[in-house]
Amino acid sequence: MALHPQTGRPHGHHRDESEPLAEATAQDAGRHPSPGCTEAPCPIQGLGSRAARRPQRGIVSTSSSRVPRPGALMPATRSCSRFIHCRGQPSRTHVNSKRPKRSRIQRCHTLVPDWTHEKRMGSSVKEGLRSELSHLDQVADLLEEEEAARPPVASLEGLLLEGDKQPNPGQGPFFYIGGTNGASIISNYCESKGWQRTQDSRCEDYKLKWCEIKCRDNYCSFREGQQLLFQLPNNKLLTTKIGLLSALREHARTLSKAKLLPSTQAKVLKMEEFFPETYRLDIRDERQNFFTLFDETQIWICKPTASNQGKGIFLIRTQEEVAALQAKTQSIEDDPIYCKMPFRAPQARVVQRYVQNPLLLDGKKFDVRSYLLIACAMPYMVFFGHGYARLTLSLYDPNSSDLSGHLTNQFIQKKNPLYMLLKESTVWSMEHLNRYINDKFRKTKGLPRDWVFTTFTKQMQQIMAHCFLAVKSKLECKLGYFDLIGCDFLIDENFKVWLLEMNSNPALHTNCEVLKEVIPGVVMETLDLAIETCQKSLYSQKMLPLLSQRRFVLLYNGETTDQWTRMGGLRTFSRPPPAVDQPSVRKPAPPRAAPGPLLCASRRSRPLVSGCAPEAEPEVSLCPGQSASSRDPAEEPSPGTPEEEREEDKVRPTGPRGSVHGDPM
Ligand SMILES: Nc1ncnc2c1ncn2[C@@H]1O[C@H](COP(=O)(O)OP(=O)(O)OP(=O)(O)O)[C@@H](O)[C@H]1O
Ligand SMILES: [Mg+2]
Ligand SMILES: [Mg+2]
Repeated sequence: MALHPQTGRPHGHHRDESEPLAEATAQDAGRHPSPGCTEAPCPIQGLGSRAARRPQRGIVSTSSSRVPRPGALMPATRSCSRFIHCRGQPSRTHVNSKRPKRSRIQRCHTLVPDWTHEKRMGSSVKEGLRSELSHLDQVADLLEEEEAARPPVASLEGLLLEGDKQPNPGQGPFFYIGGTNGASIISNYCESKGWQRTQDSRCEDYKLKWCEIKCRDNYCSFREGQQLLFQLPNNKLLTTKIGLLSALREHARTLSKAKLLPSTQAKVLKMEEFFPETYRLDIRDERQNFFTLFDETQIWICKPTASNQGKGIFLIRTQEEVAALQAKTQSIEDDPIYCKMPFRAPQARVVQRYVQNPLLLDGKKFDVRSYLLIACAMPYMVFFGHGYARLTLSLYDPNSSDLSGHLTNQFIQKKNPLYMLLKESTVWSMEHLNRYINDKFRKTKGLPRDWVFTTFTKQMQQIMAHCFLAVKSKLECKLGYFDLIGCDFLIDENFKVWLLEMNSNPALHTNCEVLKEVIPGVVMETLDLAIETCQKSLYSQKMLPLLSQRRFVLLYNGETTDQWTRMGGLRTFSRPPPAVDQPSVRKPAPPRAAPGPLLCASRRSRPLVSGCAPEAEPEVSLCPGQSASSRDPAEEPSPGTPEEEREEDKVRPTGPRGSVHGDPM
């Protein structure tokens, strides 16, 4: 729907337009205080104190007894082959059969791959690290016992151990990076572990694949339990505008039907409290509702469902603009070409109530980029991470028709001739934002001290957890999938927090000083956590403590919350009905028949869907042979699938110069 006069056909995909990546400084951005992250009811794991994150030796020793039997993993060459995890208690002899001990320090280095990145920290921090080191030392000791009982390296366990090896040219382990977003950081990380980069996008013998664009082949050839693959195949449930809207609506419906305890009810977020009122324009009744309710006292913002960087966005303020939008939408719907070839139709759009009174920083509009990390999908281990604030260059004027004062995206700001001169002022660290709000608003607005790291952080975490729970039962999961999702929040002048959207493939550029501080730490901890959680899942080790957890805060621990069942030697991951924030509605998962030998891994990994949004985008069947008829009967087809999402279904090359599907700011 090329609705905007200047934009023409909206972009389905876009190339990574940013300047070449600055050399990544392999420096952890440090540990940000998040005092507000601590108190949240299960399953939102408030992990405020380090003590809470790092259980004592006794607790860890429990996990040390949960190691797999030798030969437990039967590797599959294709995900559609039968893949068996045999898990069970080890025999005593396994636990006791110690191998000669390696250096404790070396072990710590192995478990915390970017330990050396912290060497530039101040001495007080070093003190803290020293005591943490000694704790890690104890943990490492216990883990060594586990290690002694493990089978030879044949899977993800090797991801950690192989970090110690000297590179063996041409023999791997290999990693593949598709695209340029964050490439040098990811590459440095992997090379520091002794892995070798392959440029062969079809290489199946990789340990890690990090692609900007999702490609069906990647998911079909994925070897569960042996590889790490960036992006959940159907993350569009969160990361397209229509996907997120549909998921939140469906979740709201489910919650409204659930019999919740009054105390639980009070804690459950309501969509309208954090998500600006939004309408889909690709559904006739819905857009009609919008056209009817529109009046000129309010501004609306119209966005394509799956574009980023502010592309194709425009504001709607007048009846004339609404009439033009109405006519354009109708003409697309009536166009015989699009009727015959709906895949040619422009991307579907939403209109969203424009937050007209944003909080301003020195007169400029801003939004906050934070991260939702799904480090492990089997079980879910989901984290929150701080990012940074993005400011416009020009002063905010709600009546201005210049979009650069309304859209805070870096991509839009880069178009300003003064950008190169003033770019450092367009990205603030969260500490800077916190100081500013303390200084300017704490007294006048009666805010608690460090509002950014207390109230605001907690609200972002609650909203993210709510969104995750909304799609949890529908995400396609396998052990080894992981995802980093960029979440954009707007604060209004009343300090109300709004979620604007979530993004796949978030921008990982480091073209500003603040980004150099923040981004490498985010990427490296993402990889550390993905490796550690996958390894622990594979070997039935307790997830906590997470030795590589630094800046990220655990939001959801599926190990303790979700239900695991083992059937016929096959570990399945069954999920209770949606909202785990309402214990009263949780039901045991229905019994499942033992899988037959032809069971497709992706089918096994398919969630047990208890009900699906009528508006939900149809899920992409990623496994050959899985016909549309095998879809859950509760799922209804979407009235329209946006262009970019259909693009995802195509088999596309993921060469190093692949275009960016996600959001490079
Ligand atoms: N409802 C809203 N009210 C006020 N401002 C908004 C609203 N929605 C979006 N914006 C502004 O427009 C910008 C772009 O919107 P949005 O992030 O939804 O689009 P995008 O094209 O996906 O951008 P991104 O590059 O962040 O992925 C936001 O960063 C924000 O500054
Ligand atoms: Mg976006
Ligand atoms: Mg955005």
